[in-house]
Amino acid sequence: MSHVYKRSISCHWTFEVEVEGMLWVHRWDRRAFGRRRHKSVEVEDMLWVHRWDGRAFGRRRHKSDVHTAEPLRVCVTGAAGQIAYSLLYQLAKGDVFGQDQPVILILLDIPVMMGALGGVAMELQDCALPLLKETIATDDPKVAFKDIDLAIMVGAMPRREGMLRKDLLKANVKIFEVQGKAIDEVAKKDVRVVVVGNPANTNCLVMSQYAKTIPKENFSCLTRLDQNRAQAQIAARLNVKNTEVRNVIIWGNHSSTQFPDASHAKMTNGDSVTERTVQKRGAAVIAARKFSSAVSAAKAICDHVRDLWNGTKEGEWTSMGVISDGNSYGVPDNVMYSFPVRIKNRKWEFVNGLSVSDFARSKMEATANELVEERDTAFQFLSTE
Ligand SMILES: NC(=O)c1ccc[n+]([C@@H]2O[C@H](COP(=O)([O-])OP(=O)(O)OC[C@H]3O[C@@H](n4cnc5c(N)ncnc54)[C@H](O)[C@@H]3O)[C@@H](O)[C@H]2O)c1
Ligand SMILES: O=C(O)C[C@H](O)C(=O)O
Repeated sequence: MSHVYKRSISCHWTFEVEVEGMLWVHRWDRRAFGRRRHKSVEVEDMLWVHRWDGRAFGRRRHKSDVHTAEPLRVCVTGAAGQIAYSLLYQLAKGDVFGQDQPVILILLDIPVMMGALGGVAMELQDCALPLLKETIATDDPKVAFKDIDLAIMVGAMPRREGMLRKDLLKANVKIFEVQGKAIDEVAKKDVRVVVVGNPANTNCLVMSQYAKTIPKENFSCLTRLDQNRAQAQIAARLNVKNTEVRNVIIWGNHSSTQFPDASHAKMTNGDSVTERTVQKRGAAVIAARKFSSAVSAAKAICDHVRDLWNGTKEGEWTSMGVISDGNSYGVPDNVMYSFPVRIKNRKWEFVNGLSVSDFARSKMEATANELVEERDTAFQFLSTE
């Protein structure tokens, strides 16, 4: 049992007593009749808060409505766009960081989109989500990245029908130079950055290069959509549940040179997936919808960030684009290449020692060569400081 005497506001004295995990607060107020007592006690999943103040007042709150963790500050760029429209709700309702983790969402887009972005912010508010503590909409990267824990970089021009990812290079890498510098200036130094905007791998490299004081390992880019596509296609072919297929690998670039590798996947039989179906899936969705993938991209971002935050499961790995320095598969340094990684405490490590056939090796080299070429082209478009 512990007693704490406190002098509180003007003429109020409080007296706190802790008894077997319960906190009793007595208050004496010269101007009031009687005293007040509060006690909170957790029973199963309910938090009971009793208060007595002479008028028999009491209430009960569900534990899921009582969040004590500091809110995570999460910035989503391109927040008025179509991927963000599916993504923001999932982030705000606890699908990614868990039901005990409040979030502050910071939405960044360009000035002409501020009207539409205001509408997105209104809709988020209208969802009345218990975990969403605040929504901030801005067109200023320095406001958006201030003290953030996580940035999800969606904001970029999408590919249209007939365009290659390379066509996006010139338009998009500049964005990631500017935003890399801004995040370096104002974000927390242990911020995690997930790049989605295409060409995702090269944008991610550019951003990490310009955010000089943030470790390169804190940057990753999305190839989870390709992994999910491969996993779903294998499952359909084998007529098993999606969850029964694990450890499919995406090597290299998030482009048609990527190498989806099912040779280490755990499946009920040894069938492999036709790579071209995965490699060309983005283009197939664009041809059918006239817009690039959005719901599946948002879902893949959630999967990527959830693994980054909570770690990969025992015996499993996931694929993401990460800095290639120090890898054991012969991929050249200084490209953001998709590898199989294990994650713990928000840090990833390469899955080493997987066998690589001659066929796989040639595919892995081809996609590495494309990334080297993209990198060299990208830096020609950027400032040299
Ligand atoms: N890596 C992947 O798996 C994957 C999957 C799907 C789409 N993508 C890419 O994601 C990007 C976004 O796709 P979308 O469908 O949401 O596009 P969209 O056009 O619907 O939305 C993009 C948003 O980004 C905004 N934007 C542009 N420049 C910006 C800047 N400098 N700062 C902040 N915001 C900016 C635009 O105003 C727009 O609101 C595209 O580049 C697309 O190719 C990647
Ligand atoms: O392919 C695209 O341009 C969009 C996206 O990257 C996708 O894979 O669906």
